[in-house]
Amino acid sequence: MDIIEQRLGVPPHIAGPAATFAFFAFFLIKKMGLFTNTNHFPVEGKTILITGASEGMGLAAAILLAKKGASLILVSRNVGRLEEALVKVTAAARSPSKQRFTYISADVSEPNYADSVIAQAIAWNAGAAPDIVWCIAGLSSPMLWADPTNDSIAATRRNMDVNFFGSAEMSRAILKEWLAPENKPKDTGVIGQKPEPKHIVFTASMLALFAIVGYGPYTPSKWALRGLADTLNMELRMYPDHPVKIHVVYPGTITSPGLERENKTKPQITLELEKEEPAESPETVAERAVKGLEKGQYNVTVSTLGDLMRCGILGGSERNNWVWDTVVGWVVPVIYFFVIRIMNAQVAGWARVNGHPHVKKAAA
Ligand SMILES: NC(=O)C1=CN([C@@H]2O[C@H](COP(=O)(O)OP(=O)(O)OC[C@H]3O[C@@H](n4cnc5c(N)ncnc54)[C@H](OP(=O)(O)O)[C@@H]3O)[C@@H](O)[C@H]2O)C=CC1
Ligand SMILES: CCCCCCCCCCCCCCCC(=O)[C@@H](N)CO
Repeated sequence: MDIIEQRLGVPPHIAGPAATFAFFAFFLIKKMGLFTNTNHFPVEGKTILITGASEGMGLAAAILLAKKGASLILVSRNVGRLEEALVKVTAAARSPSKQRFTYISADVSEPNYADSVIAQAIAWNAGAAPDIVWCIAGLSSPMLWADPTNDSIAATRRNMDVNFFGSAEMSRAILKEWLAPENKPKDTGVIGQKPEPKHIVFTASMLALFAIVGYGPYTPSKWALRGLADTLNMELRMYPDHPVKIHVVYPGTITSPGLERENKTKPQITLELEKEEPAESPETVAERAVKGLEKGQYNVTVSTLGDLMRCGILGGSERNNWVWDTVVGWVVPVIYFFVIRIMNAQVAGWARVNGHPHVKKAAA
């Protein structure tokens, strides 16, 4: 430190902490990807299977990935809509001669659906499993949990079957393929260089980071995905020769056909609370999600509010960036001190004005 003092006239008690700070600031900026922009999610020449790919965010993601040069397998139930989606996705191809597109009709809520989808995908793909699987199929049935006119338990089971089990079964089916000893990826030929990882992407919701009234049947299915993802993220360390990366995307409100359906039953207070987060188009959400994946993020958010929420719940979950996530994670409780009070007051205020939620008001 003497030399610093001589040259710059800075006393050691300042130079020491300043140097430490400069080191961490550099580390932070470097880790934030300002100096490097390695693409951690290259898709050109890869085969990607997407569930829920016929509408909304799934279709937008499929079109975007086709533009980036991927071959695609679209999965959902309705064949008519899949046909239409296939035309749009095929038209978006970057190099039509090198990319291939198909669809598989399947209901992700059916027990054991995924093994047969993966078998069909492999048969179509000349014996090779898809390189990336992105589970986007989902639904939401907003309602007040305790309103006796709602069957919230039946709705919760349905949401779990589609949103959680639909993704959980798919992840197990593809991992059985990828992790089988005989499917060990070939060496790259470069010493010390690992083969490119496969990717499983789950699609949760900002509600898996911050729950609000009215989404009782839905939110738990998305929290469950987080729990599964964190578990798999640790389990995959047992297969160093079969690299696989797990990711979870947390969209806010998406202006999709699904949103139109769910808004028909959405409690008024829920509509009011969720206005805090502006709705985005499926294309914008898909684009921001892919950007996060390209940066190598584990928990991928698509808005500033979403990212604050992510840093607010990390617990034992993987960090996108230790320095950033930790520092923001210290700040979020201060924001929550106010936000939670305000939101709870808003809900109580709604009831003061509108009366008991189960008592239907007489038409004016
Ligand atoms: N819209 C929103 O505001 C938000 C949505 N999300 C989540 O993002 C994802 C995409 O949402 P969004 O764009 O609104 O989706 P949409 O509801 O607009 O589209 C859903 C897609 O999934 C398919 N799908 C639905 N159920 C099944 C099933 N049982 N088996 C197979 N495929 C199925 C649909 O096709 P088909 O009906 O033919 O099967 C369609 O392709 C979902 O997981 C959703 O929970 C997260 C945050 C906000
Ligand atoms: C720092 C913290 C500030 C907290 C502010 C809270 C605002 C709450 C916004 C909730 C937005 C919910 C979007 C997802 C909706 C969804 O998943 C469904 N539409 C399913 O289809």
